Amino acid sequence: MKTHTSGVLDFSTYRTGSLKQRQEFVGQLDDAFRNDGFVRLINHGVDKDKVKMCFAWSAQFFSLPADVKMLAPHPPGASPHRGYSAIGAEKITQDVFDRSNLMELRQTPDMKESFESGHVSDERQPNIWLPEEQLPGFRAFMEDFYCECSLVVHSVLDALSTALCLPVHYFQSKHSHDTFQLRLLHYPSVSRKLLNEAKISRIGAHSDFGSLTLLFQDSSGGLEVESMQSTGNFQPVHPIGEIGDVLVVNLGDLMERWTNGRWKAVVHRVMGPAVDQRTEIIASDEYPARYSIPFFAGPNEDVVVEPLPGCWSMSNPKKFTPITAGVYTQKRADTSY
Ligand SMILES: O=C(O)CCC(=O)C(=O)O
Ligand SMILES: [Fe+2]
Repeated sequence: MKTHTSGVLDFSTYRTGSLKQRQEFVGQLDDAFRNDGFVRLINHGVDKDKVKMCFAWSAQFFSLPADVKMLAPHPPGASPHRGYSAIGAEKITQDVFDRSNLMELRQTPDMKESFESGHVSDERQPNIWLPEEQLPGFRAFMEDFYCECSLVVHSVLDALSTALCLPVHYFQSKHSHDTFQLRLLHYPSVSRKLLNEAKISRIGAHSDFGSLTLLFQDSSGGLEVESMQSTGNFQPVHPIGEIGDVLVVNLGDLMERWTNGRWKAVVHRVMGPAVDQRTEIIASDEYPARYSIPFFAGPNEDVVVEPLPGCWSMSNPKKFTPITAGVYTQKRADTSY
């Protein structure tokens, strides 16, 4: 069985390597997405000091009094997905669209709070910031960090296009509006007993909706992915190295649809840290707080996503019908709020 402590790829071999190194890299990327559903990148291109600073800003933001955080409130409903969501506001689910079933699932709240922002010129989902004097510098930092992450998304999209023998900028051209989302997540310290007995959750098992997700996690642990080979079997994705050393990349539903399932949108969740990683927490009644920073990328709203040529054949027919990225994403997002 794979333990997910291996499978780390060096992204600099793609970004600055020779043709041969780039070919090797995309082959390994393809293997990782087919077999594990995610990959860990080192030398990923996001400035490590900025990642650490982003965690520091995140801790500062979430430590503000509740009424101050509510000066940048996430509007009611799923859209725009911007601003601050308090604990319990969002409940992530998978494959449940019926309102009464969703209400029942909400009885087990996700114990997390989040702050979402996007591109400065995203008119469809304008940013919602705190008044500047409440946390001076926060907005400028997040706007810059967004650009840093977006650049890496575009490089990964090129690598994915190359892995599928598509023109190198194929996927980039479908993401030209840069309607991505930078998310700060804080999971407060919670009772081990309640989490282990599933009376509360941190983030329940789900796949991401868009095309790909970059994820930085702190050293707490708790992220798990479902095995591609055995449904229901979750394996921890241990944090390794210092904060910012490693970037976890997983694919979302729309990339699964584009590739006709060659690459799956891996199901993942956040639980308590794995015991083999943090033995000291066994003695405590509480799991420590956790912070993470996902960055979600998705295609332009009007892009029609359907299985790409080369990803289906007579013997491997299309598994998905065409749908626009905007319609698909909204359908899934609507279930979360
Ligand atoms: O906190 C994490 O590590 C994962 C968060 C996540 O899966 C999400 O926000 O979609
Ligand atoms: Fe996720």
